[in-house]
Amino acid sequence: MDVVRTVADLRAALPQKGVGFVPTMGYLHRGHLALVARARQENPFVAVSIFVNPLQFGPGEDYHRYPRDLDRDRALLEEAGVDLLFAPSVEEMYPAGFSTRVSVEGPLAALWEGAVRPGHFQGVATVVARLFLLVAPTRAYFGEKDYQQLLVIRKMARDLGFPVEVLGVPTVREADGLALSSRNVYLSPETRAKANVLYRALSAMREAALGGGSVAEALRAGEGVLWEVPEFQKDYLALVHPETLLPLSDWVPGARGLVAGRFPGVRLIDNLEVHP
Ligand SMILES: Nc1ncnc2c1ncn2[C@@H]1O[C@H](COP(=O)(O)OP(=O)(O)OP(=O)(O)O)[C@@H](O)[C@H]1O
Ligand SMILES: CC(C)(CO)[C@@H](O)C(=O)[O-]
Ligand code: BAL
Repeated sequence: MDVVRTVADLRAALPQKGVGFVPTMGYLHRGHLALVARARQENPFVAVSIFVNPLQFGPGEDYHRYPRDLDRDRALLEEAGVDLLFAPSVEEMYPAGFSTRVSVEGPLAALWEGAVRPGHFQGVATVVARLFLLVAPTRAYFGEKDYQQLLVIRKMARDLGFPVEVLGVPTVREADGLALSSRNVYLSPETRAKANVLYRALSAMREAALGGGSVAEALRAGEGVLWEVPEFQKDYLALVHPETLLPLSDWVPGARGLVAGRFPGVRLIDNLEVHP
């Protein structure tokens, strides 16, 4: 596997076509490796980026303490058969004077994560647009764990006409249901034991839906689970349309449950298809 740090070296190392691309912020886990495995299966050449993107973090957020371990990540990617790792510096991605932003307007990016983290999706869309232009992938892979991010990026790529297929990969979970996330390392052992409350709330909503309950009943079932864990400070729990992310009053096929909130020192998000 080649490792490149500059845009010039990246351009020199890339083939003209057939690139499968997995953008990440590093500190890799089995969730990232599932994206890499899928890219490996479907493309002759696989490129991964590791870049902790300052533009997508708000002022009080964890940009500076976000976990980083490039040597370990590099070994994992080598083992997974990746062809090229792009690990640029902040100055390489945003040279002095860089002032362009890419922004998806409307509820898709303004609701949920967009409301709790103002500017977040503008930072994500800006870096992903720049990465797509640099890497020119045929296919790009994103985790369903960040479901709203997947939809925002897909919309950005369609609106701007990037010739890339944006593909979602199912969420990889721990045995107790907790979605794998780089931020799980912030959890204390006591909090870790309760951190599957997000998945349990989503599962309770799904059970209510499968049992014939209404949207309101399913939401109450999810809220009931969250109430059992007062350390979890909810940002939102919602049942939404799987494409528009607008809140539902009645079921639609593929209805999605979304949940996010904070344990002391760590913010977690999760989602699940609730209605078949
Ligand atoms: N558990 C998971 N299953 C599948 N994909 C995942 C999982 N966790 C992250 N991903 C995907 O990996 C890609 C890179 O994500 P990122 O590097 O931000 O990791 P993360 O674990 O989501 O970290 P964070 O703590 O920032 O949420 C994204 O497309 C993300 O959706
Ligand atoms: C897509 C992404 C790599 C953009 O920085 C990031 O938001 C992530 O890791 O999910
Ligand atoms: N995985 C989403 C990136 C972020 O939380 O900033």
